[in-house]
Amino acid sequence: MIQLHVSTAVAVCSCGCVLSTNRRREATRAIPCNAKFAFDHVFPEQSSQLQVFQKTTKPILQDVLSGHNVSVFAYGATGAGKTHTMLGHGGEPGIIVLTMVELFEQLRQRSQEYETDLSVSYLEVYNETIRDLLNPSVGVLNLRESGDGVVMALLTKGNQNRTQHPTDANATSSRSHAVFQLHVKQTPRNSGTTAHVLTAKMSLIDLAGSERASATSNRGARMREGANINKSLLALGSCINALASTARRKPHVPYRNSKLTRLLKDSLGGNTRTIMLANVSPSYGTYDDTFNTLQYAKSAKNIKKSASAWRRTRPL
Ligand SMILES: Nc1ncnc2c1ncn2[C@@H]1O[C@H](COP(=O)(O)OP(=O)(O)OP(=O)(O)O)[C@@H](O)[C@H]1O
Repeated sequence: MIQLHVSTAVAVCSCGCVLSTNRRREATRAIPCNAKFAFDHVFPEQSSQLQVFQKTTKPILQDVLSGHNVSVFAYGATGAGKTHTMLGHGGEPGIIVLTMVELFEQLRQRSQEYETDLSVSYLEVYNETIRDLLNPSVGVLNLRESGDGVVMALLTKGNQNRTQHPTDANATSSRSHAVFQLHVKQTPRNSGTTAHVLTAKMSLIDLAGSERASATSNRGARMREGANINKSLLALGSCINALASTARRKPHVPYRNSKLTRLLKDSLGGNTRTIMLANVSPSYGTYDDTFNTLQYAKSAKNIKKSASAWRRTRPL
């Protein structure tokens, strides 16, 4: 399922492509007006964080509780609002925080029936290396899962450790991809029932923003970060295109081309329900970025997967 998250004002022209209203004619000249995009939801600028959460992520919490893996990721150009959507700020908590609140409430309601074990990992992919945001002193991590503890505190701690630097496009630009993963294991309390142990992994991902080198004045470290971000997003795009291929002979999916795609392998092509949020800015200055984001999301929407419950039966 693809969700299009429009973080600020956008008008949809009659042919279906998304253009900012005041520059619609010029934009139409720049890119032929025959592009059509269809998404499950479009959120205009007045949408609240809660509305975005309720339409996109809340419905799939039921899948987590019934033992399905799910993932939610935000994609878009730098400054388009991905971190705002996924993490939010003090008064406007984003999807990750709202998910935690709702998930804890739903687990509380099931607490008579199931005993729950939760573990958390929070990783960032920065310049093609993986760091554990919950324990950065460990340095670079090999690909593995780690981390247990009190979820909200861990989230805050991880965010403080995340790599951010000001750029021309965004004063608080995330220079890494952040992957927050929750592992939920529910064990039936009543050993006399036929209920199964249910395990699920929920991945909430704030991707770093794509950026056009020609449109930034980034130099040195910022330029190297930008190049690595683009390289990994390109690798992600190649995997999405391969997964979305309708060719009879399925093409090879190049997961091994970047650390990001290796990390997201089971969130993209595996037994997982995925929601992609495509963030776009209303500014005419970002028209090309908007168009690219919509194209990227359109490809992702073609991925067909079937998720089935991953259940382990414990001897009762
Ligand atoms: N829907 C929104 N409502 C209010 N403010 C927003 C919204 N979306 C983004 N912003 C603001 O715009 C700025 C850029 O947003 P944000 O940092 O989320 O972008 P980003 O896509 O994560 O960028 P990058 O890829 O560079 O990290 C921030 O100051 C953020 O608070």
